[in-house]
Amino acid sequence: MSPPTMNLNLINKTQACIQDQSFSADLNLLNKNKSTKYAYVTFLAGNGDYIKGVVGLAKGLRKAGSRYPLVVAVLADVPQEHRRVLTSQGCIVREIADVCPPESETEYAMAYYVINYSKLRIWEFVEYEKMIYLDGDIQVFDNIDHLFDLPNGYFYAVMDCFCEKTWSHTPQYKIGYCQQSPEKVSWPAEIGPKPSLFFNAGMFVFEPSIETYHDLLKTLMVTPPTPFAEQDFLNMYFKDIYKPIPLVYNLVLAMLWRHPENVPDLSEVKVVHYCAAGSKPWRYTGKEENMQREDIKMFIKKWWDIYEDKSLDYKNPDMAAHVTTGSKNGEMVLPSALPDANIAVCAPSAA
Ligand SMILES: O=c1ccn([C@@H]2O[C@H](COP(=O)(O)OP(=O)(O)O[C@H]3O[C@H](CO)[C@H](O)[C@H](O)[C@H]3O)[C@@H](O)[C@H]2O)c(=O)[nH]1
Ligand SMILES: O[C@H]1[C@H](O)[C@@H](O)[C@H](O)[C@@H](O)[C@H]1O
Ligand SMILES: [Mn+2]
Repeated sequence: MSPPTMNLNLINKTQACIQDQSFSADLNLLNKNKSTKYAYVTFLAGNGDYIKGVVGLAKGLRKAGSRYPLVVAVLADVPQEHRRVLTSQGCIVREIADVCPPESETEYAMAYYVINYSKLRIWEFVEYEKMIYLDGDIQVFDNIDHLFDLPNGYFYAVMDCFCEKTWSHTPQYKIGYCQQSPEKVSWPAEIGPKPSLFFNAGMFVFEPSIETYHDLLKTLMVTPPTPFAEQDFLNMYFKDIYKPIPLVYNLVLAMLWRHPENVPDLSEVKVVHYCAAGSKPWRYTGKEENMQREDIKMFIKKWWDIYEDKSLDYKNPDMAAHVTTGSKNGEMVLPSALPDANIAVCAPSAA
């Protein structure tokens, strides 16, 4: 075959291939593979009520039209029924082992923060190229998939605020300095260099990596635990590649009363972090300080609207049944507690 004929053949073959259905099927597969390299990830420990937060989050991501799955990293103490609820809500449940920090007398800002060191295991999820971590007490009100397109090689998160009582152990709190409004109280040179920017670890964009994972665990073993547990640790570990992103991607609720000057129009807020004392929607009583504010009540209602919306329950045509969540009184209904009649059976798909 002469070279020009060979080229012609090749061109014909390529054209035939483009017209061929199998080629577009291959393209679909390619796109599918592309979309499976990203995922959201959250963390769940124990048999308490944080599962409500995770179910709410799964539904919120669905409402926002997110294209990527939600992986839930669960500790061994998460009961089977809770795992089934998560799977029935379309989550990918992955069990992880505890990570224990070196022994110490550390007083955590909240006693349970020690379990959050286990979050470090998510660096092991290398089947995903990039992930967005979200706490279970976070809700996503708008699509944030575009954050996966941020350049690789950095750690992206929103800057925290140092003004709530949980920070009373820090020099920042003691002198009234906050990185959110550094001009209000300037950092006194005599107490040492100004601290690096500090992010809230309830939401961050990261790249799983086995190398980083091993190094994180190795470094942790020689790092004394501190009050904000893995949040302090991650801040220390990633300080050189940390890039702040706008606070619409993680509105720590205390910002509403601590730094109203930095809070954008609330309709622009994409992600809300219900971390202020008394603000977890599923425990909300309205009694704690600031909990009667109109903006707080609005965000609590928005969370419940998603949680109770049955149309946002996952509908998987491949599953015989899916479990609905939410009920009139707001109690989550667990499968074991459900009479059969309450389990909604999906019609098999036509395909
Ligand atoms: O009983 C629990 C407690 C916590 N969690 C999980 O752990 C996450 C972190 O706990 P909180 O949301 O209650 O913590 P805060 O948001 O108040 O604290 C901040 O500091 C913590 C320090 O450990 C973490 O870094 C956390 O991501 C950061 O936002 C929860 O969202 C949830 O996903 C559970 O599953 N069960
Ligand atoms: O990072 C912390 C944390 O999320 C606390 O729960 C909250 O009370 C603080 O205000 C915040 O800065
Ligand atoms: Mn949180």
